[in-house]
Amino acid sequence: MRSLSSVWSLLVSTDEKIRRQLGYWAVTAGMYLLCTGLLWLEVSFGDAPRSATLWLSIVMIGGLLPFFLLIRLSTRLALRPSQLALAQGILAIICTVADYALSGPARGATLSILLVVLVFCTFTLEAEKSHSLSVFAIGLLGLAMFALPHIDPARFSPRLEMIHFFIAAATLLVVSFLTGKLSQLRSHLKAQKAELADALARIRILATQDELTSLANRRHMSEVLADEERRLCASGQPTCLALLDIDWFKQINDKHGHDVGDAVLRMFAWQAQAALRATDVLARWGGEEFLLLMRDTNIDAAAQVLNRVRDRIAIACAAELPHLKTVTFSAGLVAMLPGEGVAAGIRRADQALYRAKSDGRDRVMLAYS
Ligand SMILES: Nc1nc2c(ncn2[C@@H]2O[C@H](COP(=O)(O)OP(=O)(O)OP(=O)(O)O)[C@@H](O)[C@H]2O)c(=O)[nH]1
Repeated sequence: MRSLSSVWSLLVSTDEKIRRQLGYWAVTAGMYLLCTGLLWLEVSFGDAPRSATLWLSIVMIGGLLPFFLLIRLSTRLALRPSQLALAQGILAIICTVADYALSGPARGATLSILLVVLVFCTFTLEAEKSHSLSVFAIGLLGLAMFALPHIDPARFSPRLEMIHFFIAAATLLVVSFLTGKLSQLRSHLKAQKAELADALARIRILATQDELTSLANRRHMSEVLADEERRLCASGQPTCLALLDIDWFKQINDKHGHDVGDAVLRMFAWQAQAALRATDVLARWGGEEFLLLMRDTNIDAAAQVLNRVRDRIAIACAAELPHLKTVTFSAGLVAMLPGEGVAAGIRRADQALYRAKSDGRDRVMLAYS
């Protein structure tokens, strides 16, 4: 069963776009088979020539496999869907006009196939290419309808061909106009969809990221913590939380201005983030306060992480903001207790932070259990 599905995937690809094109190809193949069958029915009635019908059948049915392969390998061959659709459309028009030339008295019905071809191409072709294809169909049909009464006057009457031509040309032009409009609508919808996806991505960023530091914002961090609480209940893994607060930040603002204060916040966020592992989550919790979640981390390892952050900030501050004396932070660190809620953990971290501040700042204080 599994090998059957992998053979199917190999055949029709897993790429959604290629699968859609192969779907169109399958419908086209059905149409070709139907036309060929009907033409052979006419041969059996003595209304169509046998050898010419054989050649046309070979071209129609034989053309299916190369197109299947071209579509299937289009990514590797760097073929665009519009290129393939145009080539398929041209072949279909040529075959339909040949079908018309070979058919007996029922030939008028084959003209409706041209409409199907044009409508099909609308799904992939731009409006201008759809129009060009219609002009090609009208031109080729006109040429055939003009030549056929001269080649075989017994089967083709010039007057009837002229009427057929005007009806077919008018219908093709109207369909071309309508399909052109559809193509434009489709491009418009596609552009709108891309704009919406962009806007959605921007909204998602705005909703989850702090604008100044690009860290997770408080709202997003609250969601992360709610998930973490559920995970903790289930796994019981050691998890640490730390509240980090930049020391004397008001003085930095007052002495050097708000812009420098902002630059300190950005530098702090960038350096702290760079010192963390991919599984740690750092968020801007308030003005100059940050909350750090360290999953699967015991208290000793978490203290080391905070020391790493401290070292990076001291180095970066000396390099990037030499006019500031130094930027330090105080932190309250807590190891979550089994069954303890995140809110209670943050409260303990806050109390530890308060002690770190009152004990002189620039230090990490462990929370009481
Ligand atoms: N530049 C800047 N300042 C901010 C921002 N958010 C909050 N602040 C300022 O951060 C300062 C925080 O000051 P305090 O709460 O007194 O803390 P502190 O001066 O760091 O003192 P300690 O925490 O006790 O060391 C306030 O002056 C806020 O206006 C911000 O986005 N940008």
